[in-house]
Amino acid sequence: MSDIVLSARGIKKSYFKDKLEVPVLRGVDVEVPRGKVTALVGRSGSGKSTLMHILATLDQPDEGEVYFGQQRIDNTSRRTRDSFRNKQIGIIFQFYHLLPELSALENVLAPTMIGRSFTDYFRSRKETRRHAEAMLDRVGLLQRASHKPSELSGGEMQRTAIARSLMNDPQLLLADEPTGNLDTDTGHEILGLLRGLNENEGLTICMITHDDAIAETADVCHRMKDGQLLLSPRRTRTESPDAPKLQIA
Ligand SMILES: Nc1ncnc2c1ncn2[C@@H]1O[C@H](COP(=O)(O)OP(=O)(O)OP(=O)(O)O)[C@@H](O)[C@H]1O
Repeated sequence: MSDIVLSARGIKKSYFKDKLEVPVLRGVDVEVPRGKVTALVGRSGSGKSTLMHILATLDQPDEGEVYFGQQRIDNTSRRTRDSFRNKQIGIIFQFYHLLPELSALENVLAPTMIGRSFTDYFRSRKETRRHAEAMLDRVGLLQRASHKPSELSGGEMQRTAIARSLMNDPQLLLADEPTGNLDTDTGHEILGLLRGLNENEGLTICMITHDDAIAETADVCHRMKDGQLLLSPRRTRTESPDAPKLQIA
């Protein structure tokens, strides 16, 4: 199995506003190493969300290539990309994107209604439901299973979104400003939860953030500026004060 879960080469993307081309990504190369937490950090407008949408196959680049392991995915059909994403990638967003009329448990079950992947693994509805409950338990929220988003705190909504993202056992979790809508303490709780999933279960995580302090908690940090990744210091998180803290990528 490749040590790189996801990689992108030469990614370019422009938007058009009043017939004027606005280049947003100007040739981005990036790799997401397996089993690590990678941060893409940059100021507002630097192109982070645009890049994440392309990495998640939610959007396509104008130029460049995206690979999942060795397999190129950006040039596949929409249906293939949708099915691939549903099985391999969990995604969480700053504003959670929960369905307001559904309970926490029903929100976690939502991915099973989209693709067929889940029925490959689980035979009965009962088992599917049990698995969703286990995902809520994994994020410490089983006791809120019947609550609707309006009855949950911000942190609880993000936990629900994380549980939902884990439902199909993804290889990679992409997180777009996962703590951006939370107070500092709750944000730390969510980061701790993500770090736990990485350290205890080996989940590969790639998160984007504008916050340097959050980026510093990652194993690897890439800085974005004006649609490009700067030749970045590659930070390796270490427990020992004697160990080298910075490696140059
Ligand atoms: N659909 C769109 N149409 C036109 N311009 C867009 C579109 N989406 C993004 N942009 C522009 O692309 C640039 C990068 O946006 P993007 O959301 O990727 O940045 P970001 O680094 O994630 O910013 P933030 O942290 O504020 O979310 C911005 O200047 C934005 O105005």
